Amino acid sequence: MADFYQNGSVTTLHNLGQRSYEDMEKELVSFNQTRPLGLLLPSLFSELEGPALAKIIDKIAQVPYLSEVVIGLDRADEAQYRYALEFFDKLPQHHRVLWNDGPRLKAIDAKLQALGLAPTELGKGRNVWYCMGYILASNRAESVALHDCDILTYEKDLLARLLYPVAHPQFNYEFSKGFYARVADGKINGRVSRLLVTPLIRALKRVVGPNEYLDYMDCFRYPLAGEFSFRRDVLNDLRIPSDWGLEIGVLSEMHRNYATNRICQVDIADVYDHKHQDLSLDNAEAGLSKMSIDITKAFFRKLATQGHTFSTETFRSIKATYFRIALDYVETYRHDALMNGLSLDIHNEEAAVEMFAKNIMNAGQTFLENPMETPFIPTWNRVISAEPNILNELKEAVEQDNLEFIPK
Ligand SMILES: O=C(O)[C@H](O)COP(=O)(O)O
Repeated sequence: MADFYQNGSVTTLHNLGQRSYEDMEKELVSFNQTRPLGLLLPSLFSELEGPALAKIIDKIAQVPYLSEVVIGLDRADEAQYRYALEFFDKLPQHHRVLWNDGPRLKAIDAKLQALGLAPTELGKGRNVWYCMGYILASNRAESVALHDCDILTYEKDLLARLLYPVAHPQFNYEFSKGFYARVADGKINGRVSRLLVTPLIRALKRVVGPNEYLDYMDCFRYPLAGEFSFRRDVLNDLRIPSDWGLEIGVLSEMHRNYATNRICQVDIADVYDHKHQDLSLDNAEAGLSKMSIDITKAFFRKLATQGHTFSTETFRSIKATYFRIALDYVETYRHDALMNGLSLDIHNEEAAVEMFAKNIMNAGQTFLENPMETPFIPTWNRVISAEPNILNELKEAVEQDNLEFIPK
């Protein structure tokens, strides 16, 4: 059972365990009349064959308050796109599958590429960005939730709780971030969030000094959650990073564009489990190692835009401070695990912390070598200003794909 503590400038909406899903669903059905609700699902074709997505879709098919479901499909050939259309056809709600690798969407990408306005890296950021463009184009949903397609513990109330803060007509939140405890199979997971992000934010606070942005980032109970929701107008001005800095980048953008009373976080699940990636201790280009470098760079870049200067010495101080704080947290998490009858492998935890510490220097070095490097995809506002008809073209391409390939 949760407490009702408020930690910092961002409102925390708890689950006080007093309300049935059915009751909340009824309200969401009525909200959908005034603020149409949508769902964005960034998916890899491989996830259609994984253990999570079929169950997720079965649950979403029972949801009566969604006006639109937009699925971004990555890494699919034509046969796989056809299969995906059938797979998602279980959804009774209005839905569209964006075939990102199909000739029509690739032609749009090439056109934007020529103008220097398209995402330069493949991945979730790019997929989400095109889906956001489609949501602007289709104009069917006013408030939208986004979640990953690898959630093994998916229940309908995750979606209901995720959408509620931006769906309620009397709430003024523009953006809501999900949080939960990533505990599964007797273990505490969420390695990057627990062992990199929170200790790094606290180390940065010590090294760079009092900083409103870092306090804001520190409010989030699960800053790397792939689950968030937003009002449609957020999309015009949102710059999405195309690398693993996506979640941190979106939180940073919200801080830049809105007052904190327009932002909240919400408890969306008692338990949460998903597909785990390798730590990749020996390969900085893969798994959680690459993720940790992208995230660390995202923090450095953001602080640089606030006028902070960095040198190799600063990065050394950040690394040393981080290392001490993170090791103290390993001990803290061990106690939490023991008290809850869970296991925590101290060796693995400390090996992760050592790798993250090394990657802080690595990220710092890359930043110093190329301070102007930015993984940000342009805002849709900018793209529309350069190519005023682009949203219509995107919508038309998706409709044509759908018409041509949908099973008759
Ligand atoms: O949120 C995180 O920390 C990363 O996505 C890794 O998560 P995991 O340890 O649960 O796989």
